[in-house]
Amino acid sequence: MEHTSNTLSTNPFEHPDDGSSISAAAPGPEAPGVLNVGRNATLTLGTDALIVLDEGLKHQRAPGNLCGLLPQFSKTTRAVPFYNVLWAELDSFEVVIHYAQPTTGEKGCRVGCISYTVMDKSTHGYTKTWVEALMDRAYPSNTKRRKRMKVLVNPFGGQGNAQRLWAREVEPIFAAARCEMDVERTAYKGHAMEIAETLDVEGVDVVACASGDGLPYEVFNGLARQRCPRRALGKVAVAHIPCGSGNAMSMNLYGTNSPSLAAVAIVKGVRSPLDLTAITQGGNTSYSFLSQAVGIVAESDLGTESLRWMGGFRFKWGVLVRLLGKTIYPAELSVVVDSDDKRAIRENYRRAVEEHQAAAAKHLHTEADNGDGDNDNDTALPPLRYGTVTDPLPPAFQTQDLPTLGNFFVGNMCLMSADTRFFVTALPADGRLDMINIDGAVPRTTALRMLTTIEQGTLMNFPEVSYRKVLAYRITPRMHLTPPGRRWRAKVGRWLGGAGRQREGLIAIDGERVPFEPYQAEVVQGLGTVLSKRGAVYEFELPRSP
Ligand SMILES: Nc1ncnc2c1ncn2[C@@H]1O[C@H](COP(=O)(O)OP(=O)(O)OP(=O)(O)O)[C@@H](O)[C@H]1O
Repeated sequence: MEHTSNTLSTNPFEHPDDGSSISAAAPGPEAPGVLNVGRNATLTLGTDALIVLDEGLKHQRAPGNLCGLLPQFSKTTRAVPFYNVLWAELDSFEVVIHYAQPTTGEKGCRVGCISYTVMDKSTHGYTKTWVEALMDRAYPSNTKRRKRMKVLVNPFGGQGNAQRLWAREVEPIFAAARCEMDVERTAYKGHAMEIAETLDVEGVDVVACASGDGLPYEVFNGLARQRCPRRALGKVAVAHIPCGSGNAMSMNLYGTNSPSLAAVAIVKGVRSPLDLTAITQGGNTSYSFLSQAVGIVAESDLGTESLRWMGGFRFKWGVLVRLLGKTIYPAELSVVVDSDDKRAIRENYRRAVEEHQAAAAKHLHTEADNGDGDNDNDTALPPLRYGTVTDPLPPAFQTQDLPTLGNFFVGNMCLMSADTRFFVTALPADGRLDMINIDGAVPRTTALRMLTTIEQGTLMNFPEVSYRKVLAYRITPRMHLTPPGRRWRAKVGRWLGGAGRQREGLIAIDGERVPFEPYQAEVVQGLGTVLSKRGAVYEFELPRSP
């Protein structure tokens, strides 16, 4: 498009709240707020968005100045939130802006492009500064540009769709944002862990997993096996491109299970610490980022393989059948409790969210995103404060025998899938786990009511639900022996619930099966690193309490 003189309107770098100016973006009197890119077209840096005003669009199609993504003929203005701007550059005399454009009717986005030719050589410097100012808005100081990504694609993830979702929905967004990509498909179970274990952590900012939650679990554990594990976990952010059925990591950190929207969240993601839970079982140590389950949740997740044909409903069906069958999972539980007062737990959570919002309103970025992680000396994993499962139980643990335990579920993230809100007060790096225990002997009607509240996130409000913040625990599960008179009924229940010939109990760590043996868990505050939208809180709103 032809060029006319560039003019400066009101200074858009004046912050509306505090009046401070962003000096880096406004070098001297020619602070680049508005860029005139044609007789009737301007690009303006607004408060939160790039405003594209193009009168010419009303009257004529102008294929030369657009890649086709400005409004139709009736509209002349478009606002592109800075968050959506993936890249902007001045290529000779052409201003080219790539951005994430929401797709109509779908919950996703694709890459859009705006380009204008600025012919006037005398304004070249001005235009260059304007483009850099746009980039500063698109990538605030705590957001790294051109992230160096190791992308792992599980070809079997999400019923075999991960490769297609990666190629169609995600790769174009990473490419438009000029991310460096090294893509590898996992070839077998445990491959992602091996890749993460031998990764050159100095050359990679992010390991992005196009998968379910299984691959991120492997990547955290692979990083924990590096020669300098603490440095590896602090340096490399683990990210999730949601291609599985649950997609908890993406739901909590990016608020979406759309691969394309998650891709933008990763491009714009802020490096944030995440608590990891050290799990010792037998002689092994592993690290959990999401959840641990013994009993009904583990059974409904891992013990319903024969019901895969039901798709996402199989988990709910598994829970329902077991609830109606009043299935119990006896265990001995020892816990280091931080708080068991539900009201105080909610209040603490609300305070943490308010503090986060206040800091965000003042634009207090926690740290520049240099990805330096811990210093070189701090390379080993921290010693476990409470020892391992084979050590004598330390005095800080309180022990209970739970002969009729129905549900034992512990989490570090709020959502376990798009519509299962169990751990509503979980925070990414508060150094605490949220623990839910429900007795298996609660009346069926109560259990069914509980089931229906999981979607709203109000399960913790039931007096029958024990909800605690804990620092560590040890659980010793036992098999429930069915009395002789009930064996036939139990068999039918197992068949209906998808358990088939399963005789052993099940334990799930981040959805992965581990041996049905005692284990001990201890939170290691902020040991892992992820990319998130907001850093200190998940993409979740605590429902109003009664
Ligand atoms: N090429 C492969 N062949 C077999 N298993 C693999 C392969 N690549 C990865 N895996 C394993 O698949 C398991 C499940 O992976 P992931 O969670 O990513 O997908 P998913 O099962 O589709 O997700 P969801 O659990 O949400 O349904 C992981 O334990 C991983 O190690």
